[in-house]
Amino acid sequence: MKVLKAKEMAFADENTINLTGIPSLVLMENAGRTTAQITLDKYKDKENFVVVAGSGNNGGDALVVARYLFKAGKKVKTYILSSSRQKLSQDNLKNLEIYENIGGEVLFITEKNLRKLQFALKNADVIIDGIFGTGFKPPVKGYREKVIKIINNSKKPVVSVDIPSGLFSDSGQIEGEFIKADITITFAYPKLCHILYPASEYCGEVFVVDISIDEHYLQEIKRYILTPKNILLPKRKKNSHKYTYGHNLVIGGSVGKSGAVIMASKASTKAGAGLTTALIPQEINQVVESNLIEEMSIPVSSKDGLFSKKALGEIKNIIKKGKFSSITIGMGMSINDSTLSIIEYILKVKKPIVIDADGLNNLALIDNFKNFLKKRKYPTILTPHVGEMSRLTGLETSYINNNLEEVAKEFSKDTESIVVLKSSRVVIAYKDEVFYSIKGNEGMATAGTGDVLAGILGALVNRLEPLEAVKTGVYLHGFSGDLAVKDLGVESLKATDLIDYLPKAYFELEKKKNNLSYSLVKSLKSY
Ligand SMILES: NC(=O)C1=CN([C@@H]2O[C@H](COP(=O)(O)OP(=O)(O)OC[C@H]3O[C@@H](n4cnc5c(N)ncnc54)[C@H](OP(=O)(O)O)[C@@H]3O)[C@@H](O)[C@H]2O)[C@@H](O)CC1
Ligand SMILES: Nc1ncnc2c1ncn2[C@@H]1O[C@H](COP(=O)(O)OP(=O)(O)O)[C@@H](O)[C@H]1O
Ligand SMILES: [K+]
Repeated sequence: MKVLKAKEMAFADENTINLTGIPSLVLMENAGRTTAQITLDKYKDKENFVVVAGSGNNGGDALVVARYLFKAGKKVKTYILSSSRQKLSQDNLKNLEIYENIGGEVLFITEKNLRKLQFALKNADVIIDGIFGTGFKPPVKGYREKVIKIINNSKKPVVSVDIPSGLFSDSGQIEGEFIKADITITFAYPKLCHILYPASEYCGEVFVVDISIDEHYLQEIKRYILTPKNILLPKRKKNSHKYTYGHNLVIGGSVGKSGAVIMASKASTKAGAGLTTALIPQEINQVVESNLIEEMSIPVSSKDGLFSKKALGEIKNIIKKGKFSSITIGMGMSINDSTLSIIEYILKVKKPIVIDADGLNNLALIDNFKNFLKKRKYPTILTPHVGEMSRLTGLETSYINNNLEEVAKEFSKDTESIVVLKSSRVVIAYKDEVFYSIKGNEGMATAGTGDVLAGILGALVNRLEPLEAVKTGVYLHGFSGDLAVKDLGVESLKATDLIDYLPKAYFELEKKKNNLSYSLVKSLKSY
């Protein structure tokens, strides 16, 4: 499913109206009617609804909602935040007339009679927020700011039309006052504010409603949310053997950080690799061997707990002679001259590679590393978190967090690699496509969860086309976290739990894929 910015949505709106020929009032009717239906379903037993409409088309949608709530026999009080009818958008005015024609009443609210709205909210069971939609640029000023404060202070359930009023549709950033919604009902496609933090936290449950926008005007938009529909599952054949499913060589670890390579290796096996071998500094071999059962391990020379100078030659030999089909490198590897030269060498290996953690920190220290990556003819997957991306690019972490998509895209272009930029949301960028994962949770903000992801990706790159492997791996990783948290809670979730819940994630994902069906209304949660 695509995720849009306001301009893109407006472009599809306009063309649907002018070229496809669906009148704007029909789109508004579809938007408002379905919003009312969802509201009536959610708040079956509630009687008193207060609708707060703005002067634009978002307000027009809200007036349609008011009409259907009124027709359903609810007590509806409707307020328009404007001084006069002349200031309303054309479709807003039309819906005001229709509402009045069926017996609905509205009150225009300005600074002067704000109290009337304030009083009405006291008796409200549910508030419909149709003040601003995608046409809004923060911050909100004047008495509308006060209205938003009053609505939030009322502590009543709020249903926001399209986006919580006061948020900016195109990013996760927040500025000034904005509505804190319990439910947001958006149209055609979600917008970035519905999925990016911190804004998304104020949207409540987000429903996406088909209002008949003609999607073919959006063919050039290649920004997606990962959903069961647009990701693939690896398949196993009856007539197969372990090498059919790839041999993932996992390189990393150092004294004090053996867990990283152990977790990546275990995740690789659990994600479906035919064989997984951990290549590690010999000083941690004993602990690795005693923790890995299904996986093999190859110790190489080490000094002071890290790969030593001699290790490079040994690694070259092992890779030349071994039957490895992918390399996952960096987890817990630490940084010294030897690890730096190992990474330099790995960049030349003619196999798919996943570079994570200290692999990336070493990479950042190599002159011209972007050119080395560009020269590679084999798939390269880079999995930096925001801090690692900062080391790789020199950009501030706050800038990266506010511009996840742009940074991931640019870095992917500069390196011709698949970039998995990890934050509280994960963004995948490659060529002209961007994929956001909306799976995962704050329980995953714990050491080692990234190592698990690296192992999963290293396994899957043997099973699917590289970009597909990354999409599937990122989804499964977040989904495991969500399934695990249901049983374990956010505080106690730990990285190895993600490995334990991978089977359930595979199983549930397959179920979701088998049950794909079109529906006029979908909750973002259901993806
Ligand atoms: N066919 C369609 O297009 C469909 C569109 N649909 C609906 O339309 C919505 C978009 O409608 P929209 O473009 O009319 O803008 P909207 O979100 O109502 O806000 C604009 C209003 O806000 C005001 N304003 C802006 N900034 C401000 C500020 N800082 N502080 C204060 N005020 C500010 C601005 O005032 P102005 O600057 O124009 O004076 C104007 O009054 C969309 O979200 C969806 O709900 C659906 O019906 C489906 C079909
Ligand atoms: N608040 C959060 N919500 C969702 N996912 C999160 C959150 N915090 C962290 N994650 C996920 O957990 C993983 C952490 O990876 P990383 O920072 O590399 O951890 P480590 O280096 O400890 O293994 C990433 O996939 C990231 O997206
Ligand atoms: K709104």
